[in-house]
Amino acid sequence: MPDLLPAGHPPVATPKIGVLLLNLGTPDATDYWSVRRYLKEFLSDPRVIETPKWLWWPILNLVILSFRPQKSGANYARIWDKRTNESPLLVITRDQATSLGQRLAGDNVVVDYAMRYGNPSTASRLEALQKAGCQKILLVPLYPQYSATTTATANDKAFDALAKMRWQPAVRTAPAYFDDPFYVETLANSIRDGVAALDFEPDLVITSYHGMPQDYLEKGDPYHCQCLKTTRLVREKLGWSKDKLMVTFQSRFGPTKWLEPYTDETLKSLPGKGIKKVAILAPAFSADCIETLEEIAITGEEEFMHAGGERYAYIPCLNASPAGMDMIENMVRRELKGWL
Ligand SMILES: C=CC1=C(C)c2cc3[nH]c(cc4nc(cc5[nH]c(cc1n2)c(C)c5CCC(=O)O)C(CCC(=O)O)=C4C)c(C)c3C=C
Ligand SMILES: [Fe+2]
Ligand SMILES: [Fe+2]
Repeated sequence: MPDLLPAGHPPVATPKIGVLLLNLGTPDATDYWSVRRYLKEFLSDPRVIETPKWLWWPILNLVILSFRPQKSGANYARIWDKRTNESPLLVITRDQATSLGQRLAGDNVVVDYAMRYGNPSTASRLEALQKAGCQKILLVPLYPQYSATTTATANDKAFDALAKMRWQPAVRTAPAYFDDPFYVETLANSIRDGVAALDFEPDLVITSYHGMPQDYLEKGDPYHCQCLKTTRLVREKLGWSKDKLMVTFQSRFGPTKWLEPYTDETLKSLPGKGIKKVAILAPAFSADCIETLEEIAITGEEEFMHAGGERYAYIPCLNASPAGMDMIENMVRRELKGWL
């Protein structure tokens, strides 16, 4: 074919299908400036912070970005992947893309990954897929529960990049998978196996979801309901009673009211109610990251034990585990129907 192209004709790649895994993003390093750059991009997103720009700009630039990068950088340093000198979120998302790529290699599918904030940027990976000949691309925001603050802004960023392309690929977006039976079963199995592997019987298992300002729920963001539904479906799958599996919300940011009950306050209050052995997991995260490894696995344990708790265990995210990848592959193959 290439020798039939007239002089000056741009090269034409064999048509392929692209799958782009999208996650939130993470700093390139733990130093003040790397974390500041990441936080500035993240917290300047109007999908994440809805405070009017004239009010938010001085708060962000003069207050938050003066102090938070140092504090967050120290927290990132506690969980940094020493093997690759990268953030766990980046390492795990890349592993997921590699594994999915191997699983779909025979189907003329190219798999890549990109971040909403920081690197690798969504625009750069979409361009790479297009250059590789992907005329059809499936965007897969790796958030089981939809939120405008995560899923929608990931897709927005991709569509911003597509808006600049002359030859735009056909694009699909994968929906949130909070009630996908395969996801529910995989999560239930991870809890059952995670608990069975402990050397204690937890009084309670906590599903701790990333929080969100309460007024986003009131304005119509379905995230809260989808979190509750995931836990209900998992509880039904496990055949557990209501008092064995609880929902909390973590990672509160700023002075406004966020979704309740708060994970940290719950952990501090449980020992006083006689619940002294807990296991905890974070189903809103497809990959372990600062919010799970530092906030829940490390600080959560410190808070619980300090309040009189006796045993505490963190059950990891599905990550790039064989079961987690079976679930992602199942979802991606379903969303590629008609293209494969
Ligand atoms: C400020 C408001 C925030 C909203 C709303 C929010 C929603 C939200 N976030 C995730 C997933 C992740 N968040 C992560 C980090 C993180 N989140 C916020 C703030 C909001 N998140 C901040 C300021 C940070 C940075 C960390 C810090 O400085 O403490 C991450 C981890 C990134 C990493 O590098 O490891 C993820 C993943 C969801 C699912 C969600 C839904 C409502
Ligand atoms: Fe967050
Ligand atoms: Fe709700």
